[in-house]
Amino acid sequence: MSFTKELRRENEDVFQAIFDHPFVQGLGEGELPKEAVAHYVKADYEYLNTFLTLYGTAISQSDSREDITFFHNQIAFVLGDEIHPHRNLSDYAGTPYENLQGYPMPPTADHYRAHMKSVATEGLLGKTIAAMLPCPWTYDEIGKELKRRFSPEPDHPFYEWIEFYADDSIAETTGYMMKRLDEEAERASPEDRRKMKEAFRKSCQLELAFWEMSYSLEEWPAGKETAR
Ligand SMILES: Cc1ncc(C[n+]2csc(CCO)c2C)c(N)n1
Repeated sequence: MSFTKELRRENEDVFQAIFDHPFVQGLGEGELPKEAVAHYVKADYEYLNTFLTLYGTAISQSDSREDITFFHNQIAFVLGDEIHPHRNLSDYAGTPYENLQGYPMPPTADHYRAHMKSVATEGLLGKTIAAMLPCPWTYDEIGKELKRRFSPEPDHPFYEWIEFYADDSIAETTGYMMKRLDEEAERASPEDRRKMKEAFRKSCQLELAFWEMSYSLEEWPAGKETAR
């Protein structure tokens, strides 16, 4: 069995909990509290900024034109295309997208960022990919599952969001990162393979926690991090 097949099997519990989460179900049903959607977009805008810098780190750890091109193209994709699902959600929340940018990350999103950054700074491309992969992988499956279960029509409030993540381009991104992780895992030491698994599972857990953070409007307990 390939390394990524093992990862998927070992993390079935988290994938299932993500599908069952009320925020994800609400996306399918077309009904969510507007504040929760705004809370998600605020945190996710900053999350995507972190993800962009991680592609930069991955480039610095790459030794082939193919990998560099892939990560470079993903930076362009996040900057140019991933604003569409965010605009869909901002419209639903009734707030201009620009007003949902520049907020401090709530604790869970901040923890997710710190986790990915810390794994990436260990310097091994396989570990960096392992920490990043649950991001496209869980969204690819969420998009496909919501499309299959709810068959949204263009008048569905989250039609664009679901169509965007159900699209083949997300599956292709996931597929390339899976292939590269399988190759890197193949020549990694048992200890590094164990660390890749640990990094992957923690990112899966943090994907689930990100949905819960949004749904529960999680904030820092004493308000903004620092007074401005
Ligand atoms: C918390 C969180 N996790 C995953 C995504 C989805 N996503 C973000 S970047 C990317 C890959 C593009 O190369 C994908 C699929 C999100 N928006 N927010």
